[in-house]
Amino acid sequence: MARRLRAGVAAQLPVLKAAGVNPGLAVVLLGDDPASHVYVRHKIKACEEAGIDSFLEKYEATLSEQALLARIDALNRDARVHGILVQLPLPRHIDARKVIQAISAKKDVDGFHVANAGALMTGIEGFWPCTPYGCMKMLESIGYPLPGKHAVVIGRSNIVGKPMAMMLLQQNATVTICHSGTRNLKALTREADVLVAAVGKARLVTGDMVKQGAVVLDVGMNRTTEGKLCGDVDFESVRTVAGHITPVPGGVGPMTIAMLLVNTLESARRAARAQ
Ligand SMILES: Nc1nc2c(c(=O)[nH]1)N[C@@H](CN(C=O)c1ccc(C(=O)N[C@@H](CCC(=O)O)C(=O)O)cc1)CN2
Repeated sequence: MARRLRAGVAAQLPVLKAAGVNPGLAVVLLGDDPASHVYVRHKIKACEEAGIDSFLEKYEATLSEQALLARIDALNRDARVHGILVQLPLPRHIDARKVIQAISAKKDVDGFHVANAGALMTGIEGFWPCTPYGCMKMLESIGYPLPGKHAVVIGRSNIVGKPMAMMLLQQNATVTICHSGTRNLKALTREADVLVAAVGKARLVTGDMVKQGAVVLDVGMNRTTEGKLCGDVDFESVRTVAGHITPVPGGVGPMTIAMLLVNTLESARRAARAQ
């Protein structure tokens, strides 16, 4: 599905390019976190394959917050750039919230800016965060009827849990958000028609916690002690109970990158309309 979406973006570019707009994405990466380097490489490659211009800015982990804010200011003004993303996490001396708010909401293709969070909450045009947006696309692809269904989201992060809950609510699901303070998690997850695990705990969700036939979306990206990549869901025990389940790797992760391209294309379209 991610491949199909990316091909769809590529197919739509010639029309924009013929109108004189070359969509461009700026990716800002600080430090040497190996996982962040892998994700950024995938994003740049996805842009190249789709025909989106990419502007990669790599800095030492010691770059000052002030210098980073100055770069964002320059990218906000750069007409070649329709999308700006700063790869997270950032080094500890940098206030990620301040950095995200410095990105123009119109170029915030990650959908993390408060203006975009507010747009999602109130149902007006903005950018949706790529990971939960990808999850919604997957639900759409199986024709899953959300109205009246009970969706349980484990995790309340600003980039996945909260926006995921909002998107599900917008589709008239009844939404429960679970977190570290939730009592009797299993009693709640067993009630879920749609279960989204986005908590960052390897194989937290086991087969006995899932309702027969439920749709299970695994947003977790964890490493086992042997260094193997695994999600928040114990795939082997849950697959026998769930109606649909996303694997890790090869599930939500690639959709995150596909939705980034979708948002970048949309940003370029909006810029073209505003010309
Ligand atoms: N600025 C952002 N920072 C971060 C985001 C984000 O959306 N914007 N999300 C995550 C990391 N992330 C994208 O940046 C991301 C994570 C994982 C994948 C992915 O495709 N994973 C593969 C496995 C890759 C591997 O082998 O390690 C998979 O699931 O199949 C894509 C994007 C935090 N930071």
